[in-house]
Amino acid sequence: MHVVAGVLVDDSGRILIAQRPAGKHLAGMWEFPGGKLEPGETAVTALARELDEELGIAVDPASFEALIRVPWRYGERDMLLEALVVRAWTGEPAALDAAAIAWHAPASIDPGLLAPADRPILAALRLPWHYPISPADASPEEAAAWVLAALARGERLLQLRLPGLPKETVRAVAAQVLPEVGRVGARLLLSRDIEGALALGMGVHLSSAQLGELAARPLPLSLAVGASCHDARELERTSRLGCDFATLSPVVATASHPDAEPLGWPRFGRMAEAASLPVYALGGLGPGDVAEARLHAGQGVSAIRGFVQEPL
Ligand SMILES: Nc1nc2c([nH]c(=O)n2[C@H]2C[C@H](O)[C@@H](COP(=O)(O)OP(=O)(O)OP(=O)(O)O)O2)c(=O)[nH]1
Repeated sequence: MHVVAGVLVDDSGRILIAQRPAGKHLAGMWEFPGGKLEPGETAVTALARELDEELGIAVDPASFEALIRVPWRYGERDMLLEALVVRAWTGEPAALDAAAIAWHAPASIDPGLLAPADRPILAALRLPWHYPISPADASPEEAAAWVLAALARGERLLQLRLPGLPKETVRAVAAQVLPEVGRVGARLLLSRDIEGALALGMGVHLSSAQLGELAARPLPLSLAVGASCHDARELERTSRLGCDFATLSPVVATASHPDAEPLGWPRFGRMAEAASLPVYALGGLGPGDVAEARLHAGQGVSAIRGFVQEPL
């Protein structure tokens, strides 16, 4: 079953969510307006029809922007949920079909209220296009300075990864920069250290080895969880655990992992599109590759060296 959903975004960046009416599948849960494709329809023509029927608004189908495709299974029901962003329409949206509609900033929506297949859509809306990772050989002072410099450049999602330093030292670096991370509304993820992330109230980035050891998402929905993936099986596991996003690597040959065989963009694209969560392209890339990543179903680009602009 192919379902298309529209994310209406207003001039102040708020998005429209709708509550499913009583008596329908997932009644009472919040979702994005849309519905199933009828025979002969494309995602775009179906969404234009659904927005007219459900909200009473007219849209120009040529203006829709692709956001994410989420393959999902509800019990026996297999579904492909395709989300498109809508920024312009004619008319005032009204709850013609929904129990209620509401406008919210993406950051203020509790993902637990949404239909499960919509949580990756909310994650894709909230996540930036860049996910820089700290230089592995940085000293504690250099690492703290790296985080602050990245925040000052406007980066909003960062991973603190210092594999050569003891856990306690890395936690102390995180504790030092967290007030500034919070002040600018950014998110910092601690590499691998679930306990430390819980104690400090920050996100965690899981290694692919940790994926196999976990039975459930290790942190509450309010703290970000990312994971390192290298193939379709790991992406599937990451989404089943309820993680917010994955990195998929290596896309091209990298200096830090010279022996790993690169995926290349076409394979990256096929795997990212088939995954049920936002996927950052990682490995031999930098901010200049964001457009390529988004063309290939990626959320954006993650990198260690790629984001280092000044020598440490
Ligand atoms: N429209 C919509 N459906 C969603 C979303 N998330 C999600 O899991 N679904 C599921 C719920 C349903 O099983 C299916 C879409 O069904 P629907 O009831 O909205 O489809 P429709 O408008 O064509 O309605 P109907 O003819 O069955 O009444 O997709 C979402 O954001 N929007």
